[in-house]
Amino acid sequence: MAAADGSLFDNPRTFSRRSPAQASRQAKATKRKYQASSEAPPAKRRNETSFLPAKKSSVKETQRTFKGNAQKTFSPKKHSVSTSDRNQEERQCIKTSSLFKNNPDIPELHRPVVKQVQEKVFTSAAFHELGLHPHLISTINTVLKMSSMTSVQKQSIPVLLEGRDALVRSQTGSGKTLAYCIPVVQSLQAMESKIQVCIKCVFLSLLIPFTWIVPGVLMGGEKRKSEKARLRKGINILISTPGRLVDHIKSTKNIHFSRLRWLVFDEADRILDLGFEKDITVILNAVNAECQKRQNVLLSATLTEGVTRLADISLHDPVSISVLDKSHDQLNPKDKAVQEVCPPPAGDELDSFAIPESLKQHVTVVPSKLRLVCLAAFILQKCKFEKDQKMVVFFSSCELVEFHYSLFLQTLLSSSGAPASGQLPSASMRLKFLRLHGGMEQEERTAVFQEFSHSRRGVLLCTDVAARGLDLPQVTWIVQYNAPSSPAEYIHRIGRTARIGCHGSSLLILAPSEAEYVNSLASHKINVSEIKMEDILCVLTRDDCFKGKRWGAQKSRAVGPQEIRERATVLQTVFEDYVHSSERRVSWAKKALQSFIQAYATYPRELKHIFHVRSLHLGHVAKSFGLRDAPRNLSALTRKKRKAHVKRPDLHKKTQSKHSLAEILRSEYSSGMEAGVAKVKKQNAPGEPGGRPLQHSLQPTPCFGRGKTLKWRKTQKGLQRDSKTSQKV
Ligand SMILES: Nc1ncnc2c1ncn2[C@@H]1O[C@H](COP(=O)(O)OP(=O)(O)OP(=O)(O)O)[C@@H](O)[C@H]1O
Repeated sequence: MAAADGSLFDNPRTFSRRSPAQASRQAKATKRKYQASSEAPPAKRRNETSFLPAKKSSVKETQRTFKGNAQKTFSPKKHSVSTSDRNQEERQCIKTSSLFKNNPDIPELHRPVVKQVQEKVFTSAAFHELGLHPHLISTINTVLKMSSMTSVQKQSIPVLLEGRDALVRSQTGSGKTLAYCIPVVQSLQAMESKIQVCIKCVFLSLLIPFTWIVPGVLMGGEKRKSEKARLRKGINILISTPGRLVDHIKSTKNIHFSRLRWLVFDEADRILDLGFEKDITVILNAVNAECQKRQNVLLSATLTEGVTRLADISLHDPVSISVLDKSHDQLNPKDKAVQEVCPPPAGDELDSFAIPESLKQHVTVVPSKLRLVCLAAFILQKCKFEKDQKMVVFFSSCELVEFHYSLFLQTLLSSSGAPASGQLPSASMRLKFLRLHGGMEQEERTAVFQEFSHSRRGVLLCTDVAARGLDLPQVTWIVQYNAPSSPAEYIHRIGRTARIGCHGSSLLILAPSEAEYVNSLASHKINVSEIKMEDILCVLTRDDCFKGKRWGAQKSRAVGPQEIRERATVLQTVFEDYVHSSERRVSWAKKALQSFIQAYATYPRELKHIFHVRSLHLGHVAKSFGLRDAPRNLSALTRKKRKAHVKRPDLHKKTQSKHSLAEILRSEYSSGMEAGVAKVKKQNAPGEPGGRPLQHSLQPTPCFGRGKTLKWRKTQKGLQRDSKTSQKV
């Protein structure tokens, strides 16, 4: 939001969400087996890996699975081992099968090759052709070190300089931020009432020569009093989260919009997905009451129904800018009704997304038991054996991020000296792990963001809190360990790499029962090529950490599938030994598993045929949490929750549930004043399970936004949200 006087806001850069598989189709698909179980090595050769002390265990292995179509692919296996050294808890558990046995077949991926929608990033047009203030041009050239405009900038800036409203859609990392910042600064630099600078915001380096334009930020985490003081002094460009702005609209007397010149909704679809429509209504009504004549801009890399509805009510006679079309067309003659100004986009416009040309997308299909080992091997392959790799790994909940972060810190990374139990003897110092999620304090999130941004290498484990808007330079790999809930979310996640013409790659890790998701992506013109799981696990043969003692002696041994399996088993054992080294760690892993299952239950109806908890084999999934046993109470808990979910048709309860799930997500956009916003307490010891308790740990919080159908009505009292606003679960 930008004003000629001192009253303003907005630029939330933020987040979003996720039907039952035709099992028969999948069953008919040609299948291949990764391994012949007859060739498989013994499940656990703990006595052969001296640095990995292992408990001998024996329990009757029983199949433990949610009933579903995937069930038929697993056969129970019986073992008989002594139970004498088991504690009470372990006796209640059921033994999982070995790593490479009894896995479901990996289906052959029949990927329909689709032509991806693409945009050209750069143009040959230079900024100085725009007729901007000379200081602004020189700042762009010398401070930002940019000379030529990107496609979205070339199309948007002249339109906005003309004073038109615009709905801007362009791929991730294409420079949308400057596409509106430049016109805003150009417009405000000519104002007469000049305020002395009191804030110097790096984000707005464009303002360096224009000392009379004062930017300010309102967001959760700062004292309201100091923000009020800042508003009183006068702000020309106000960057705010919706919640915080509403808070000030309601409680701060000296916030005025009468001289508002610009209203910008960046990441518009995300704001709506997070349930901020009520806040947006309050903001629009407050602004409309004081100011009718202003420029309005809506920007997003993905266009959703909600965005077009918001465009209907907030934009006046807008120009629709889509870089894809290579042309901008005026959507409406001036005399048309508001509803016609910005008609809902055609189906294919909503369904397909532009993806940077330099982004290579991959998928790998991995049985549940091998997921953890596969992720670790991929991280090692890229970040240990290759130079200067920066990787972002997406998980579905804060708990999953915390779990994997701690686990990897304690096992893949080692400090000097003798390895601790469950720790690899010679982990690489080249590995660096960071984590980012909505349960962290804003200050800590900012510090992590800065550290990762300035690093030349590292692995950032995160939730969708990092999926949108974050401009993380030089990220080389995006890994989606948990599949996203919508194609839009997929696009935003992978959009953290291959920005502004750079090269980048992405990897989506799917379970065999989820392989059909590749077709779902193809229906949105998203092409992925397959990487075989064996090719990922292969890296373990390059790392002597994964040799057992016996194998260490066989130097001339050729690398083959058998050795890959052996080494993967060693790595899995490292994880299991760490997790089982104390009861606290076991319960910590169980909570993470529970969080995973709860997040899995929240995929939207249209993806449930692919992602359904009934397709999960609990014992196999448990293995991917380093658990040797499938906890009994989890399935009951999850079933109970599912039942409750089915029995709760009334909107009020649904809304409550929505709120608890979205709470953490909202924290980045909220006013920061809510009493119930869960925050993570300071960690006692990095990497120590339980050392960093989440207040919401008993209520795992899948970081998915909620898809909504927004309905607004214009009434005499201003804009009103339609009470039938629907919630997709
Ligand atoms: N004309 C330009 N020349 C060179 N670099 C540019 C130019 N415009 C923007 N950039 C850089 O490109 C990067 C991506 O820009 P920005 O964050 O605005 O993308 P975006 O389209 O908003 O992405 P997302 O949709 O993911 O939020 C930033 O680092 C920015 O500094």
